Amino acid sequence: MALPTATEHHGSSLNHVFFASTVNESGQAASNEVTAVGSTVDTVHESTNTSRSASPSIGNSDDLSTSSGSSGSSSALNPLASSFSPKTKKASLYLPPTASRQYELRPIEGKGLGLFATSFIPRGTRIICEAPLLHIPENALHLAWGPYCRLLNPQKQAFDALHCFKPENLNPEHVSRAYLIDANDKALDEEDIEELIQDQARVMGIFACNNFQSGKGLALYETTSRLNHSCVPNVHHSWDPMGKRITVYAVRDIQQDEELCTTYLGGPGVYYVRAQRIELLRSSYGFTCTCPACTDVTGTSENRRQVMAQIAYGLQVYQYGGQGHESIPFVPINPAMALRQSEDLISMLLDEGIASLELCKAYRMASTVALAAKNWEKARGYALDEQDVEAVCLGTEVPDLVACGAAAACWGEEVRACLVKAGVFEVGQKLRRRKGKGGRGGKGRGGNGGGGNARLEPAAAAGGSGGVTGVSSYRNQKKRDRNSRVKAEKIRVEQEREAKVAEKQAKFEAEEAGRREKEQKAEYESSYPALG
Ligand SMILES: C[S@@+](CC[C@H](N)C(=O)[O-])C[C@H]1O[C@@H](n2cnc3c(N)ncnc32)[C@H](O)[C@@H]1O
Repeated sequence: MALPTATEHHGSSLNHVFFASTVNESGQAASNEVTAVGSTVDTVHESTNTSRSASPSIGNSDDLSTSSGSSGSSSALNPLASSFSPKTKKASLYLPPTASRQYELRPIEGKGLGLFATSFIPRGTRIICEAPLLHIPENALHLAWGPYCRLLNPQKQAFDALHCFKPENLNPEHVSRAYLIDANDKALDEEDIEELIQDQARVMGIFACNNFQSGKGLALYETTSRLNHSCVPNVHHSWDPMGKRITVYAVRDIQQDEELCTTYLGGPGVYYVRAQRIELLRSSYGFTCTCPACTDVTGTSENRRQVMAQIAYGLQVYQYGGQGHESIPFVPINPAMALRQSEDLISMLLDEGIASLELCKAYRMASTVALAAKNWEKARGYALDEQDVEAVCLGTEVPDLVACGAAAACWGEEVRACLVKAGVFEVGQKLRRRKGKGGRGGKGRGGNGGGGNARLEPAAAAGGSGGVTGVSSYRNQKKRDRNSRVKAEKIRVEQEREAKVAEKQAKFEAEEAGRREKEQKAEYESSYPALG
């Protein structure tokens, strides 16, 4: 059975480890793949969502395999410490620690230990930035043993102190007997072997229930691994590929003494029904979730999540050109309907208290279909909303997403280009929210200040670069005016031509779609009353 992991963006889920059937017979960890690393926890105070800053107090990302010492303590014994200044580009990204922690470890009934806010934590604050204690490739749980043995004592103690649970799909004793103990070692008698098996099984059990997807591998952390689960998380964890650390951001304002909770189910877990979530968490982590969504006796959350799942699925099918049928009722039939459904999805995610990357994706969808529907205002507003939520969850440094063109900023550029092409934006005009309009976390359709409501006016009317400035010469101004006129004329001719073609096409489609839309709309509307 394959449990879900969050791989979109670089959202990492607390991962479920599966033992690979193709493990190396020797069971030895390959040293270049597996690292036992010093735990470094950097905590940064408010307003850190504008950079992925982290402390170099114990080495930088290049030092992960050699850093030592336990959480947060800088190495005072290092004679070079006072003269140290970061030399690499990567290291220079990290600012010195600016503040003390904003959380502490506390016992909590029925959950063991958990992290609690010691002060008010505003949305977008980076709460944790931490290097792994132990980092191994995926699907190779037995590889944890080697680096575990190489941990320094304080780190080993930190590892040993973590919660241990052996997931149902894993038999660590069996794995240990098969791959890890050296049964040919004549120095080991039966008793030693049993003891070794138990120890190796314990290490695997600890790794299994505390690891997070971290890049291509899985990693365990001294602090982050203390985060408990909630289906309505207030923090988002993700692997920072640049700093080679995990970061944890507040996705909403967190009050003092509130528990910090992430999700163990990855992004798509948002759309699982309660029974599915409960079963996954029980079999992999040994607990029954008591979060607000799982304990909602009114059924509102459950109902909402079911509809959300169907809408999200329908939109996905639509995006890939699919058609709806009885089992997929919510496949929109045109961009306007897709936009309306995306907005419904956004509203429901917000009502459900989901403020992480699934919300980002919904904003992207809304912006995409708004472009298709030629609703420029909403295309821009939702693109900005996506940027806002991405920055809150991941910080603003998302080089891997930028590299693959998936970052919210990359999408924003595409939207901007479309707006320029459509003649509602000047070349060079920035995609930014108009003052006093829109705002983060806005609602969707008929929204409450969401980006979709921001007014968008033609660039010239909005005072783009049309005005004569004291700096520009008269000739330059003339040239710009002429260029603008030529460009506007080109756009007008192109639009006219497009409009004629579209008119013909639309006439034909409208008749066909009108009939189908009526039917689908009635069916679609009928599933909402239960949500109120
Ligand atoms: C990654 S650890 C989290 C820290 C752990 N509570 C501890 O004491 O170290 C995962 C384990 O915490 C417990 N846990 C996590 N979330 C929980 C929740 N919502 N309710 C009850 N137990 C939970 C489960 O025992 C799970 O196997």
